[in-house]
Amino acid sequence: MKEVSIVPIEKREIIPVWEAASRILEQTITLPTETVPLEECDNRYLAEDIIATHDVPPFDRSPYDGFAVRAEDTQCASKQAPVLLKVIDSIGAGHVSEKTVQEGEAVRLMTGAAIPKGADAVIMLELVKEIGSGKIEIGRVFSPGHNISKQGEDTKQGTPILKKGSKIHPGAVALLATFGYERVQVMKKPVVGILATGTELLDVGQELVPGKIRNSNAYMIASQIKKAGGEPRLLGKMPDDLEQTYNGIIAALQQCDVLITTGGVSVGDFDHLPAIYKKMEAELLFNKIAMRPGSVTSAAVYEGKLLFGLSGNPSACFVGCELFVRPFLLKALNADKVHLGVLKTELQEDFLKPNPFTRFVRSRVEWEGSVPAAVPVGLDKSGSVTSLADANALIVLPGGTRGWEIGSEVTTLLLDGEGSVWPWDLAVKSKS
Ligand SMILES: Nc1nc2c(c(=O)[nH]1)N[C@H]1C(S)=C(S)[C@@H](COP(=O)(O)OP(=O)(O)OC[C@H]3O[C@@H](n4cnc5c(N)ncnc54)[C@H](O)[C@@H]3O)O[C@H]1N2
Ligand code: MOO
Ligand SMILES: [Mg+2]
Repeated sequence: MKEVSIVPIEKREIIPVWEAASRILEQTITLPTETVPLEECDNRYLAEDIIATHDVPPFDRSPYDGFAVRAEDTQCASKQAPVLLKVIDSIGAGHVSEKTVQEGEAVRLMTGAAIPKGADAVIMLELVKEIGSGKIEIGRVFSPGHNISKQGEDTKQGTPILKKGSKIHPGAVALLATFGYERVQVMKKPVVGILATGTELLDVGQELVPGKIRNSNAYMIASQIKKAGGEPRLLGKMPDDLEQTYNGIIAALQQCDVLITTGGVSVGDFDHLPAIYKKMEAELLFNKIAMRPGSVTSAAVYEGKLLFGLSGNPSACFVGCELFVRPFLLKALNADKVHLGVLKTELQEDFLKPNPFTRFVRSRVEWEGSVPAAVPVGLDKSGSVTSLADANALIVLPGGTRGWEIGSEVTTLLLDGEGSVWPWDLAVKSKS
């Protein structure tokens, strides 16, 4: 048996979740920007405001296949006494007629074609009778502007269209293309180093042997980082050895903007992260949060870089990453809704045992019925990993002296979709 020196367990300051989140958000990193081809900018964060550089549409155009006419020529038209117009030109989209529509004339034109000079209305093909020899009959009155898509009706030149810090989605791509952005200026992705600690860890490709498990956290975090707009850098794993892990962390910090370690943050004999932070003389932001899972989630600053010490327990690690790492990265990317989205849901299970710590229950929000229902999924233990497979949300059960019954209205944090500005006022409020 390896000999270990018994040192008294240090008392940790327990802080609320919102306090931990705000301590993280007080930290900043400045990311450079880069330009990427339009077709590669999906899910990146804009580094500049996008302003309409021209009117949309850029000219008056036809929204239908039809005939461009002078509305005043139809003023006496009726079913019984249709007006006769002479068709002087025919154009498709992409062409501009050189003719000017004069009294008694019309231009045949297709959807998207520019309205010819002189015309101020478009009549759909279906409403016009073509009577041969380049003549058409109109059987009703049309007013000026009828079926004209006016220049600038969609947006005017100079209008702000997309904000710096917005995430580029298909609709944004359409606008960037509209305004001629072949390349887009985006925030460079923050490089997030991931270092797993634990003598028990095997590589993913290794066979199980007694006492060992595969390193799932590092890959899970890498996936979470990508989803949050960062660039994960898998830096391998370390055995539970203070010196090796210390050296590994110092080396890892050279390669990234932010460093995440997993494991070794609790009070066990081989939980070396607290001692490593001390040895590094890093500024500890916190090492105990009134939450479950993830109560031992830690963070420290070393030479201006943020170090997240996430728990080794997979569910605790996952929750710590979503609640603290994600907002930090999104803030660096200039996003404004950096926290998980919030939804009020109806609790579908009793959680009657009171818990002094706020609980984050892996759950699935189901959209059947008129009120979204949040259903807890899998084993609600910090060490469980399979509950993560079905989770698309975290039910928040604020800590307190009473449990929570089926049917209670609870705040749920959504793991997908748009985020929120600051969910904690809502989420951590006790029901009493
Ligand atoms: N006496 C106490 N024991 C524990 C406490 C406590 O307050 N007093 N806290 C418990 C809580 S809560 C948690 S959470 C864990 C935190 O543990 P650590 O963050 O120190 O993590 P480890 O001890 O290294 O590992 C915990 C658990 O997770 C597994 N693990 C570790 N790394 C990975 C990985 N990369 N992929 C998959 N699984 C991993 C590891 O094998 C352990 O089973 O401490 C409690 N104990
Ligand atoms: O940190 Mo542990 O996950 O609170 O249970
Ligand atoms: Mg431990």
